[in-house]
Amino acid sequence: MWKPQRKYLDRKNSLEKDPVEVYCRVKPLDSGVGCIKVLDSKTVLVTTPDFNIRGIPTTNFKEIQYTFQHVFDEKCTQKEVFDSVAYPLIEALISGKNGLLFTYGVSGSGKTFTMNGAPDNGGILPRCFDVLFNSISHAQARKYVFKPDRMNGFDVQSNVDAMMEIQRDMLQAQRAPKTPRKIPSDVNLEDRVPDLGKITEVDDDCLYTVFVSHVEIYNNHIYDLLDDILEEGGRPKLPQSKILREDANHNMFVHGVNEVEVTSTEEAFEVYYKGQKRKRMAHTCLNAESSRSHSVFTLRLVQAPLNSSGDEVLQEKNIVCISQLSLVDLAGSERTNRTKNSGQRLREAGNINNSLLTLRTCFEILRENQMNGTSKVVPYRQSRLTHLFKNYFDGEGKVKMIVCVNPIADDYDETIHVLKFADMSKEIQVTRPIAMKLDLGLTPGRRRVNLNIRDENGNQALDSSPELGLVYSLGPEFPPLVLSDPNQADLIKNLMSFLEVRLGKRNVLQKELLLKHKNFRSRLVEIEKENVLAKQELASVKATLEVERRKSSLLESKLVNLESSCTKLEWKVQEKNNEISVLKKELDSVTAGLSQKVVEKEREKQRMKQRMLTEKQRANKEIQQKQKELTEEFKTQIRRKDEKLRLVKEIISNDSAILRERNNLTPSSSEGDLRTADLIKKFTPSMPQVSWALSADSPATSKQDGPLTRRMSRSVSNVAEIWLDHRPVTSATPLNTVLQPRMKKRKSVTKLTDAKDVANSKSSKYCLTTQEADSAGEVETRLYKGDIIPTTGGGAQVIFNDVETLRQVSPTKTTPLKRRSDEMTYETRSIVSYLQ
Ligand SMILES: Nc1ncnc2c1ncn2[C@@H]1O[C@H](COP(=O)(O)OP(=O)(O)OP(=O)(O)O)[C@@H](O)[C@H]1O
Repeated sequence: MWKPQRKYLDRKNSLEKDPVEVYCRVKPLDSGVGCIKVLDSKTVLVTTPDFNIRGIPTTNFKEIQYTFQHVFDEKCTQKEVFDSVAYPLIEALISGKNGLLFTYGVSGSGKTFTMNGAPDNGGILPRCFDVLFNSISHAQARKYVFKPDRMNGFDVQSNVDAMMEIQRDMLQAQRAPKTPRKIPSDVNLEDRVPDLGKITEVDDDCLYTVFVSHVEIYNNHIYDLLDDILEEGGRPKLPQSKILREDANHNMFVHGVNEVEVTSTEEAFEVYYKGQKRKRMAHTCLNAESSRSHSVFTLRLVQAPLNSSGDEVLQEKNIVCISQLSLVDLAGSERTNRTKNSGQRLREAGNINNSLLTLRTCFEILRENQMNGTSKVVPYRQSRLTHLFKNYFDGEGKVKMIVCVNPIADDYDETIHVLKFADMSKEIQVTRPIAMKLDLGLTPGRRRVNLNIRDENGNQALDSSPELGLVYSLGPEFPPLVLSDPNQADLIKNLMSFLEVRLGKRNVLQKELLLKHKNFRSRLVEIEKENVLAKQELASVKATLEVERRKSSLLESKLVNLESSCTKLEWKVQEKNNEISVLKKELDSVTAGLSQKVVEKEREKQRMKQRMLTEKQRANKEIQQKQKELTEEFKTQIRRKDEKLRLVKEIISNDSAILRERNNLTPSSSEGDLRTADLIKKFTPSMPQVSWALSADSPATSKQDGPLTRRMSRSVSNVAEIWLDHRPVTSATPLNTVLQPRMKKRKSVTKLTDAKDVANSKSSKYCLTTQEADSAGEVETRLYKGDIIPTTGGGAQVIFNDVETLRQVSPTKTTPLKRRSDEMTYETRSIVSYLQ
């Protein structure tokens, strides 16, 4: 048995390719300003309008030219459009090739007008019916010879089976109440001007049948417009969406779609208007708008070769050639923001945009793959529209597009998008279809020969006697036979002629029957033979079929489950998207709040800084004020001390005079010293614990209380202290007093020539000894003592903190007053404490 080649897979890479043919039709301008001009039969010029849609003057003025396969200007007729674009597709259809034609454009640009037209000015669709039936009418198969197998294929029946089905249909139609006319009353087909075009190159040795289906894709769901409208509770039921499936040849098809066999343009119109009615009903149920859906009308031409005797098609399913032409009226391509849609309309617009966007994306990727040799995945499955027509681009077929444009300036932006898409589409290559006709080795022209033989035998085939009406009917019912008058010869005459016609018909039918009977018997014998062989084959095929059927039903249920879960997921995604947008809004408001807080914080920071600065300045001022006060206080103290010092000096000088007087009585200075001490003792009876004669290391001394006692333990140096003993007077008069300064470690110098002498020495204490004699010859020895403190600049400074003055006074000198002596002691103590 011959098996057909797989059309899609095996030849895909080796075939020639043609670009997608893109045509442009410019609608006549109703009113307003235009922005499109047809330059010639292939070019349009698009000019930026002076004002944009919001009435703002345009600054960026542009003129763009677009070229197409052909441009139809405002004046062109429907016939011209059909002849240029669709007629070749009907030719291809008859020769067994697939075709796809779609209209694309903004709403109101004339897509539906181009595709369907008006009853008196038919568009592409009715003209396709006309030309197709004009061309194949002489070779149409009897109804029901081909039957859709609901898997995108067709079964073939014998003429007899087909006749039986016709008979059944007729009886049913007689019994059934008269159905209303399917073509709506407002459509007057009598005014219709049929297209007289006819394709002559039709293979006469084949029989043809036309099937039509009509679906629409709305919100990415496929609805069959030829489904019967069911009612639920007195209202039309919501239409059920269909799924897409792939047949054995990898062609996509709408599973379970109604494919209606039509034998004439009239019947095709009935189906078309049924679809339109259903579309209106469905849209009422779905609350949809007709122009918001993609409409797909498919013509399928089934053809099969006649057998060798040329009287019946070969009863072999695999040799049936099926070609199809899909006529697609796409929904308007305008963007959502322009139409200001909301709610349901927004969702529709979103879905239209998504499917058109997917179409665009698929085209772009296809073009990229074809131009750059890449093999990126084309996302056909993202939308039902592209998924349905996947085979045209992946497989083979002729693809044409009519871009409809409204030249009105208001549509400028949208029109530019449409034209750009059209311009890009021109570059896509589609594999040229090859007719799947088989050469079975049968004699060409066998049908004509068969007809001639029949004519010669006077055996008119049933095909050529359609006036018989019901196949086994003997004609219309008997005329009224009421004999009211014996002379009513007319009645008898009429009855006789009626009976003669009936008799004639009976004879014809009898002859037909005998012929059929004969044919049937011979065929039965043939079939019987084949049957035996086929039965064996059938048994094995049945087993396989059963397995496949089970698999298929399993897969089908899986598919249904997947579809439903897919729909649920889609809804979920939609919900999540809504949630995301709500969350985004919340996030925006929180972010706005946060930024507000940040601004406030920044302001607070600035305020605090300002405050700190003011506080700092105030504190600085206070400190300065305090410093000033302290300085003033200190200066006052110094002044007071100076005053005291001056007084002490005065007292001391007075004392010196007294002591000198006393010293005149004692010969040696040491004695004088002692006497002075005694004198002090004497004059200071209130301070008996003060002992001038105590040495610094006497423990008794250190234990004594009172400021004077400590002061009088002269120069008690620490063990670690090194004194720089500076005695410029080399021949100083020996003091010989008990109050010798005690410096355990010392370095004696007579001269200090450089600052380093002080800075670099290891001494931490400094003592300068000076001696001078006054006019009376009394020697006064002064020891200026201080701490050597290193400075940051590497030098050293000496801070004097003690002055000891030793004066030798003559004991012979008279002591002035006891009171004076007391005073001196007191003042001496004061100066010592001050210097300390
Ligand atoms: N070439 C034309 N000549 C005369 N009238 C036209 C032409 N094209 C469109 N029209 C008219 O313009 C109107 C809108 O056209 P049509 O309905 O075909 O637009 P559409 O693109 O299909 O819109 P939608 O996308 O909304 O379905 C109709 O009344 C139609 O008769």
